[in-house]
Amino acid sequence: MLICVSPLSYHLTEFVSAGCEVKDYGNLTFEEFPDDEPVGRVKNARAVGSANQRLSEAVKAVKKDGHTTAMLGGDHSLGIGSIHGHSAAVGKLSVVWVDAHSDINTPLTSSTGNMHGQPVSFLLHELQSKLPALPNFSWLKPCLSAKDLVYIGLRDVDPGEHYFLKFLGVKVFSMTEVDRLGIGKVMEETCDYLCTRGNKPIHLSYDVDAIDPTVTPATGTPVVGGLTYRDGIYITEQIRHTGLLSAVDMVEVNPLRAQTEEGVRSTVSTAVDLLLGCFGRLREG
Ligand SMILES: N[C@](CCCC[B-](O)(O)O)(CCN1CCC(O)CC1)C(=O)O
Ligand SMILES: [Mn+2]
Ligand SMILES: [Mn+2]
Ligand SMILES: [Mn+2]
Repeated sequence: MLICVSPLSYHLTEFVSAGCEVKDYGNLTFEEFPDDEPVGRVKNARAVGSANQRLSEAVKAVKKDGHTTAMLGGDHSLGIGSIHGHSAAVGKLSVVWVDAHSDINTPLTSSTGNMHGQPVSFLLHELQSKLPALPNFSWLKPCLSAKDLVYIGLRDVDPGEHYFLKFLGVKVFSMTEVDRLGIGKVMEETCDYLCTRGNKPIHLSYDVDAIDPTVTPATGTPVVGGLTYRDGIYITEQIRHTGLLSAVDMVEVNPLRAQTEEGVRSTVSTAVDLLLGCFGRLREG
């Protein structure tokens, strides 16, 4: 298990008592860039590029040790380094991105310049020509094909992102599909789709804002109409059941964004329960 700076790392004992063999690789420290001026509209590019290079090296090392990595964020821009490092260790992989947002803006389509809304574009082979050069990103090479990406939980997609998703034919189960099909059918179709794509190692990148903000309010970009707690857990149980789970990110837990202590508690305990589902805890006992 690999820990970034996260309030979740204080719950490692729950994984041990759930029967997991846990190796804590500790918190990663990242270089500070006090004068990280925007590059175009992109904010904190130097810090994000440097941190993700460090994270990629760390995830690759943990994978080479033979572990399933759990990267505890931090914001979703960390998906860049986590997925890049995972791919450096295992080669081709599939990504299941559970999120209210598709995080596939490029620096040119992003309206906020926030890099947590852009990680997927930096990873996709098909969008490389759309990316400007950024400082501290020269190490990054694309490692994901659009057809090996599945989204679950989308409900706040920007126009540029929607264009990319349609143009690239990315598999999307938005909240509309979750409502229409039910989470059981969504996961059946997700797993069938991944099976037709050759059963590659799965990288599950889980943004806690995929879950409804009444359950996980301690996050930076909450969006109403999210997954129930039960839906969220069911997703992890079914991905675990494939036997292909090779790395998981649990990101966007931010205690500073909750209005109450109960909001922090609910968010952190939900994130811990989601991770326990990834590592084999079953609600049946
Ligand atoms: N797509 C957003 C949100 C990204 C969320 C990242 B996360 O990791 O949490 O999934 C939002 C852009 N949106 C544009 C319209 C505005 O009215 C509100 C913000 C962006 O900033 O790019
Ligand atoms: Mn996200
Ligand atoms: Mn999100
Ligand atoms: Mn967010």
